[in-house]
Amino acid sequence: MQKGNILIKGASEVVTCSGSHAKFGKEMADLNVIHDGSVVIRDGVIEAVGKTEDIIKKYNEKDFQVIDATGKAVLPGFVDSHTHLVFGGYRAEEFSWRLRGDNYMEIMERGGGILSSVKATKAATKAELYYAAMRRLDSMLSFGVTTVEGKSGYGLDLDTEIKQLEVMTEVDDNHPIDVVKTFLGAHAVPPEYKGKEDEFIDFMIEDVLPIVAEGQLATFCDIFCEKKVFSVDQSRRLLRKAQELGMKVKLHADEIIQLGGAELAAELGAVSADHLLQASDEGLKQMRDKGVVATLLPGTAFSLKENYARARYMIDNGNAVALATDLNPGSCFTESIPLIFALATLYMKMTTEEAITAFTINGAAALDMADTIGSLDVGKKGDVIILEFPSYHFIPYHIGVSTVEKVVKNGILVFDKEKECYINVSK
Ligand SMILES: N=CN[C@@H](CCC(=O)O)C(=O)O
Ligand SMILES: [Zn+2]
Repeated sequence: MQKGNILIKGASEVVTCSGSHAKFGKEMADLNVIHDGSVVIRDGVIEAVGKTEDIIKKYNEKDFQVIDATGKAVLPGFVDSHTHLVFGGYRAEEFSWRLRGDNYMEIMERGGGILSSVKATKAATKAELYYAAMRRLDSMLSFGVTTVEGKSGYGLDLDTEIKQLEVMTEVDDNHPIDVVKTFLGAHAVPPEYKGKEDEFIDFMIEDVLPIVAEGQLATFCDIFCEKKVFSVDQSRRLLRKAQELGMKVKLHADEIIQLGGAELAAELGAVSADHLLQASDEGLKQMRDKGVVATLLPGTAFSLKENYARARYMIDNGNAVALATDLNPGSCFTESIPLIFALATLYMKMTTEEAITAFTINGAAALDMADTIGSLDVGKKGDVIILEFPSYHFIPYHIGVSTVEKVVKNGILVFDKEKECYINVSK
């Protein structure tokens, strides 16, 4: 991607979120804010962060595109570390069934849910998937997202899984947002393998995973470890194989039933375990001790009308918590970062500071990228958002509304709300 030189000057707050690894427990409250601060980005990389009076003495404004951030807060770009952004079709009808009382897992068991998105994704052309994903990325950019994770998992066969991963590569090449790819071939049991889940895992291990790993089509391997989907043993088998092939692993764990997904994540040294609505105290303790990030997805609990994950308990007990949207066509169809901030702060007892950490440095850690993104530290990517308000406290306070005015990616201004335009940059 093109890289730029930008000087963001005179911000009322530069919220650095400083750090190069996940923040655990109490550390999540520390945002390391510089009042009246400036950020210098050269060739797409952060070169200096400090008090405006010091920065302006040292740097010549003529060398930079200057953004006047007087009266505005500046933060690292948000990292949305769990999404299913490439999919065909929609499931609006399913949403109305759920409003009438139908259950998410039962809809899937009768061939709907994820399996209905599988049918639509198989039928979609790459171009259709590409344009729909680009539109979703535009929406995410307007909310201040500069890095997103995207999962396959609406194919469940070799060709369609690869089609989804290739579409993610194409959108990554052509959209300012960086897309980190996850292979989720074991997202549901396809009808032809119903009752033969072990055989399906064998198929994934023997016929699909090696092609994904050798072609470096994805960084992560993920699985839906859940009752009536894939057991802990099946998950262990697939994820161990992925690790042998050089992939990092993460899990959809303990979402509906307490199955031991958190414990498995710790045992495997997964980068993150996600959902965790039902995770046991022991599983969370093991995750903390092994440094596994707990990625919480309150939009999904909200949309499915489930109880929220125990964010306060996790943070009080020293876990590293990340937040993400879980954008997908079924259980949570939203790109909205403001919605997730609202749920995390008002319903999960997270403080504003903790929620910001969860969407920045801990989101980066959930992708094993905390050394390159997620904070405003010298040497990191120049991914910065400028709010239209003077303080980070406005983020959850302006309920459900984006407070992001400008987005800078790799030192290039790629979104400006004032001009109501997206400036897409080919990489
Ligand atoms: N829980 C499993 N997978 C997705 C939902 C996918 C879908 O419903 O299409 C999730 O993370 O919520
Ligand atoms: Zn998911």
